[in-house]
Amino acid sequence: MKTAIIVFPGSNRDRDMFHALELITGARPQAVWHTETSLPDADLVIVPGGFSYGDYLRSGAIAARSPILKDLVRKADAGVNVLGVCNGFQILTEAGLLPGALMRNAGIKFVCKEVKLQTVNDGTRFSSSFTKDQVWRCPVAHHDGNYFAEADELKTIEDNGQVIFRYADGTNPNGSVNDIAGLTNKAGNVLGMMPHPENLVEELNGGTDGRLLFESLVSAAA
Ligand SMILES: NC(=O)CC[C@H](N)C(=O)O
Repeated sequence: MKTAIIVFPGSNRDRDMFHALELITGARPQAVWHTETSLPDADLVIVPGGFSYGDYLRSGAIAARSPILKDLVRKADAGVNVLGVCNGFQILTEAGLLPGALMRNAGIKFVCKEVKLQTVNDGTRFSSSFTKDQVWRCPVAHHDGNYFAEADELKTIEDNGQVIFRYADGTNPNGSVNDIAGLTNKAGNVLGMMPHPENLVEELNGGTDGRLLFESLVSAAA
């Protein structure tokens, strides 16, 4: 599987993504600096976590207007798989590739801890290696993770089965509506999620629960 990772000033989970992808796919992803205007040919483009542009204005707002985003939107519209994690999720909503918005955590504070996720839709290219309703562990680290969508938009998202991961067992760390932790666009090729599956891919770091997401994408590309 060929992968590319977009890097912004202030990205910090890009290194974790390079490591996870290399471990799981056996191939080093291609790095793409935010000022570039075209993405390489890839099965999966990743928008990683971090603090792009220092989270100024709103988390992800400035990165969503950087030069590489035009080609990311073009590629996403053409059906290329796109994964945004944490700040990447914020960037994808700011760019209009995903519905809704990520607001300040309900508790105002930055949260850095492990949560439980439930895979509520296992019928997607991002989740086919999970079993339906599987509960798994995943770390979170953010201050703007409170997912919100207006009632009519939320209904559409839910009716379409776009919610893939929900916070489970009362572990919603940020007040996200309907416990939404990760969702796709309507076409199903763009996924955004606040938790960090790339940080739980080997026993050395405490577990491998996050691998299933990347393994789903490897199966989809085969
Ligand atoms: N880990 C991250 O990607 C953090 C995202 C963003 N800077 C926030 O704190 O909400």
